[in-house]
Amino acid sequence: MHKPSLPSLDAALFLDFDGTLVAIAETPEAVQVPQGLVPLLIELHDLLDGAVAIVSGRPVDVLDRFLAPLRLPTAGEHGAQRRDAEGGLHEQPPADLHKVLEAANALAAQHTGLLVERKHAAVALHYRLAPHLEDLCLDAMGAAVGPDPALELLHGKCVVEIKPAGVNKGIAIDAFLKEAPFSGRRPFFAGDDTTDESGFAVVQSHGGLGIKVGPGSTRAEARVDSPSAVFDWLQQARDGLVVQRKGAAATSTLAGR
Ligand SMILES: O=P(O)(O)OC[C@H]1O[C@H](O[C@H]2O[C@H](CO)[C@@H](O)[C@H](O)[C@H]2O)[C@H](O)[C@@H](O)[C@@H]1O
Repeated sequence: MHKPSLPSLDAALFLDFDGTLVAIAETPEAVQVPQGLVPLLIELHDLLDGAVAIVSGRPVDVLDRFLAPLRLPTAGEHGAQRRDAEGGLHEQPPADLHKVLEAANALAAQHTGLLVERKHAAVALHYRLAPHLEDLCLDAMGAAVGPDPALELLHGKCVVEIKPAGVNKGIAIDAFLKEAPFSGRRPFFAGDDTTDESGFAVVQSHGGLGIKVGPGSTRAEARVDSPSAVFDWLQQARDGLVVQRKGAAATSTLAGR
């Protein structure tokens, strides 16, 4: 597997959040946004004429809070929410999560170290602080979903999530790629988890590049080691795009003479 190539001025960037832009932390609220990340994303957004989006399992409002004052086009909750480049919000009608929430809360009340994250259209049960409870969490959440066709279980990094069926990161990226300023551009998607695999498939089917962050089997064609390597790659991308912009401006000045 190779290192990722750098994007050209005709690229679109799709970026996962946890484990990609920020390092994994013990709890969802404990993540640290690296210094310099937000200004870097602002520069990339300008250089790519707005074609930079966040694609995450987190709710859109939570991502906005971590990345303030930046408000990028964003797919949240694995695509159940999507804010397009014009600021329009597309939301999946919420499924009935009562049973799932009750089961998650009951388990968290019985076992130290379990944490329930209630999102708008999903529920996540985190066991990072009690990894020995993985099977118990999977079984309990699987039983709470049962045969309900409206819900789907996702097994991420030390987390079992229940989200609406029929949404995933690949579908969200595909929707962005049908709209300005993303359409017609070569898409790159960087992500670290199994939930990012649908995104890798979609960008690669559009002639783009999937970038897996960290170890693990993947269909992505490129890999980097860590969120700090993603940060370095984004900096190199910014530097390369600045040079390309200057070259393009010089060419058009000459052509105008
Ligand atoms: O799609 P992502 O942006 O990668 O979001 C996936 C989930 O990330 C968060 O949980 C994960 O990160 C936490 C902080 O590092 C960590 O404590 C937890 O173990 C991870 O599973 C977030 O809380 C979830 O809502 C996201 O779906």
